[in-house]
Amino acid sequence: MAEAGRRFGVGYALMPKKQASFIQLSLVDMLKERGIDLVQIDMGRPLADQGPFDCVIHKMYGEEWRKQLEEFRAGNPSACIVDHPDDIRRLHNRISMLQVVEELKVEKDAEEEEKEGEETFGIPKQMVVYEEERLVDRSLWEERSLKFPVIAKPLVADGSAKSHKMSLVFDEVALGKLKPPIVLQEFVNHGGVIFKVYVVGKRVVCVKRKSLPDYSDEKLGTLQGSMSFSQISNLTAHVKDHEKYYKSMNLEEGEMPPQKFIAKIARRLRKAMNLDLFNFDVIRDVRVGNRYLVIDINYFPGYAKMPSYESVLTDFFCDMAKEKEKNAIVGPEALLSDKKIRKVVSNSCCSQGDDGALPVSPLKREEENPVIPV
Ligand SMILES: O=P(O)(O)O[C@@H]1[C@@H](OP(=O)(O)O)[C@H](OP(=O)(O)O)[C@H](O)[C@H](OP(=O)(O)O)[C@H]1OP(=O)(O)O
Ligand SMILES: Nc1ncnc2c1ncn2[C@@H]1O[C@H](COP(=O)(O)OP(=O)(O)O)[C@@H](O)[C@H]1O
Ligand SMILES: [Mg+2]
Ligand SMILES: [Mg+2]
Repeated sequence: MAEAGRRFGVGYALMPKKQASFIQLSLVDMLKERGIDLVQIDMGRPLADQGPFDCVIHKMYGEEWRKQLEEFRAGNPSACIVDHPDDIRRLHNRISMLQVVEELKVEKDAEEEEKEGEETFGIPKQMVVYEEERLVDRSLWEERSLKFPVIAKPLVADGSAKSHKMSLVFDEVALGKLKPPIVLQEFVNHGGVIFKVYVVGKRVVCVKRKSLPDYSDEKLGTLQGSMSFSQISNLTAHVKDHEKYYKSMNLEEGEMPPQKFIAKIARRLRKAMNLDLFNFDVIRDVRVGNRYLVIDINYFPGYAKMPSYESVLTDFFCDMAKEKEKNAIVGPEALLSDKKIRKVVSNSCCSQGDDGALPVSPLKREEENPVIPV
């Protein structure tokens, strides 16, 4: 139920495929009830001429769009832009995206001692190669202690089909055929399951997905060349019904990582990257058991596949509206120490009593995928 005041307008700029998956009637309706309207941004007209928007969400690339956002911001200083293109940019490169995880580790080591038996996290060994002749440079491999098999990933992660084309490489012959710039990453056996951790502001949802199978040393001895694949964790994602989707992947059995541990990584990543809308892929290293490796971070992922997507997103936008309200009362100066000040908005509206409580999931799997506020 909306309050008497002005409604909260959220403009969205998304590619057609993303729009089709993200803007579902169930979300639009739930938001409407809470006084929030989702409005499509017309990419054929200047953004600054559109609105008014209290908030803009987007997943668009390029300098032209960046300029449009800047102009919009200049004309609408109280509107929030989720998220800033400068912050999103680091996720367009597979080296810089994981560097931030390495930086978290340093911060963690400094602030708390690692206790025996406790979960640890990191990233797989990896290196970037820019020139073809360097691909088979043994000294480079030794320097990084890299061994076959490796996963070859395009350096650029710009959302194109090409940027998702991976190959599992078993030997030097196949390695020589790769096209740099490419990231060579240690393949880590992980029980054939990845964990996708969706972050929506302060809310976090972790789900299991199918991944590449493990390879025994014996099996590896028989393998040659390379194997190409693309978006392996999404192969059955067209199945709409969540229950059927999980069953179809036989993922019932695998143990989930501890929620508190995952929430801690999510909270730190959110803060370090200054981003509200992202997910990250985590695998559990079977050699160690309680060691988790972050292998990928995606901006504005496929949220519609996330359990309770409507309520999680609705609560997020309600948070935005509340923040705006609060800011209108205390004034922006009071919040200047907050790094996220550029997202804070004023002249608010709406939102029924959202007290930050956990949203109720309509799905059966809610015990396994609870929404953890970070
Ligand atoms: O389309 P979806 O729903 O499969 O979402 C894709 C994501 O799937 P996920 O939610 O992680 O399962 C997908 O995640 P992965 O890279 O497959 O881990 C990407 O975020 C992809 O965006 P982009 O192509 O990298 O710009 C996302 O694609 P876009 O919808 O943004 O094009
Ligand atoms: N280091 C790794 N060890 C084992 N499997 C991996 C590793 N990196 C990626 N994978 C597998 O490859 C898939 C795609 O890799 P990812 O880096 O997530 O690229 P994308 O951006 O296309 O999702 C992952 O979901 C996982 O199944
Ligand atoms: Mg991925
Ligand atoms: Mg990705």
